[in-house]
Amino acid sequence: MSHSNPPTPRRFAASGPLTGRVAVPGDKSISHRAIMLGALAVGETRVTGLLEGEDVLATAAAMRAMGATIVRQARNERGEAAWSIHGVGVGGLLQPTQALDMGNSGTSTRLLMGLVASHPIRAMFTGDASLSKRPMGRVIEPLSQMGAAFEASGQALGGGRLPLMLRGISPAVPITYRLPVASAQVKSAVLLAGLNTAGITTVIEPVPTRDHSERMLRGFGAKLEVGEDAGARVIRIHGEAELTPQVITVPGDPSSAAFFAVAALLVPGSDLVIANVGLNPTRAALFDVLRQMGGSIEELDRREVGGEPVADLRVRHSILTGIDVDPMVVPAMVDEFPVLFVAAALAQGTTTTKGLDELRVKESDRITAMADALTLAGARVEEHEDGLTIEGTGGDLLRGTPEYEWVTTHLDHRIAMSMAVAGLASRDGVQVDDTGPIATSFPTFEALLSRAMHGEPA
Ligand SMILES: O=C(O)C1=C[C@@H](OP(=O)(O)O)[C@@H](O)[C@H](O)C1
Ligand SMILES: C=C(OP(=O)(O)O)C(=O)O
Repeated sequence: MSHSNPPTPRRFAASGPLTGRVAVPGDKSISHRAIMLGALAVGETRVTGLLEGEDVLATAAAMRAMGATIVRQARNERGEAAWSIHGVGVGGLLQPTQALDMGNSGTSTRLLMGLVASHPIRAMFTGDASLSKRPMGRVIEPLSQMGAAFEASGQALGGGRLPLMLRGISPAVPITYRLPVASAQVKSAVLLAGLNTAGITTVIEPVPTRDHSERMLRGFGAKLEVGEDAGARVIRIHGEAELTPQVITVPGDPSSAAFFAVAALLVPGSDLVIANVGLNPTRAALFDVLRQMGGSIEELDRREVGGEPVADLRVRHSILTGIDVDPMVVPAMVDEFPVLFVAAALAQGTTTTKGLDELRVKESDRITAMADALTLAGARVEEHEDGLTIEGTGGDLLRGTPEYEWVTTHLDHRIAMSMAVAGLASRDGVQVDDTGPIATSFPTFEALLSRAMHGEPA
């Protein structure tokens, strides 16, 4: 995994328009959930379009360590690999014999903690340097209320950081939990713990977050109800569920498509089709924000794939105008702000963003990391506690990084890819200190970028 490999620096520079057609790999959030639920259903679940990135492979390795059989099969006639998963049944997870290495993946860690919490097993969770700094208190709190116990080795549990030992419990106690932060990972951890908990576990979500867990739990046959109470979403899962194996097609990841969309908007002459992009409304706000800024993004062939709305996006070079981004949209584009900042750095006028506190606890502090990176590349950026204000160039190229200086990516794939896009729209190119982390979510990023820059069909 990237955290154990030597850094792979690279310079990204302008090299003509992005044209032709690219298809981004499968959605990371949906891929994690397909493996987890497949590993809990009795019988064979088949998944195509699975993201074969390090984060998802960490989830697969952990589910194997707890008893599931997960096999990658040969490509079919359309060139897609299929994954076959034989699950252990809800309640059937086995005690892993070694620590579960979550690598760089917050989603794997928090969702799997939810699963382990209501099984009578113990699991040690470890991760790389980035993941070991991220807060786990947000899942420790509700899962402890359900009866699970957490222990930290060599540090106070109050720190809530990996490595952590989790002792699950069965029967666990069903709870009603109101989310204190807008987090799909916390919501999902509680719902997944509720799967093997007799009775009804309820999550109250004041601000809606991505709903892939709810969609997929229902798809696998769990009894799950979504209602509303005083403007909040109320999600109730009936425990001791039995999951029925499924055939799943994972749509392309909008969070990966985001880099190509912004690159095509910024590089003059670009006209690119990004195929098979998932457009679940709880995920796709970036494309609306870019349109509000004047970006030409057209949806072609809107359809449904795996129970999720999907379209091909045709993106053409556009002169963008800065805007005040509505803080209400933050959860629906939480991972897309780093690349939106790059778009803002080339827009006409000022872009302001607020309400981005959660960006400070991702793979890196994405507010500071992007402020530093864009400033190094010559952009005008002002950092605030909960966002950035960016004064755009009005369509002129960024200067790029000085000759012997590199953008620091802090083991964060989205910083690396965002600054790669900035490099394409710069005069001197942008040097990124480590492209290794890109493999966590988008292993084919550099190959697809080179294909788009040569205008090859997908
Ligand atoms: O549930 C998920 O799959 C994810 C939820 C988000 O995290 P939070 O729930 O912590 O906001 C997002 O940043 C992450 O990339 C994936
Ligand atoms: C925040 C992210 O992922 P995770 O929390 O799973 O590490 C991301 O992919 O941008």
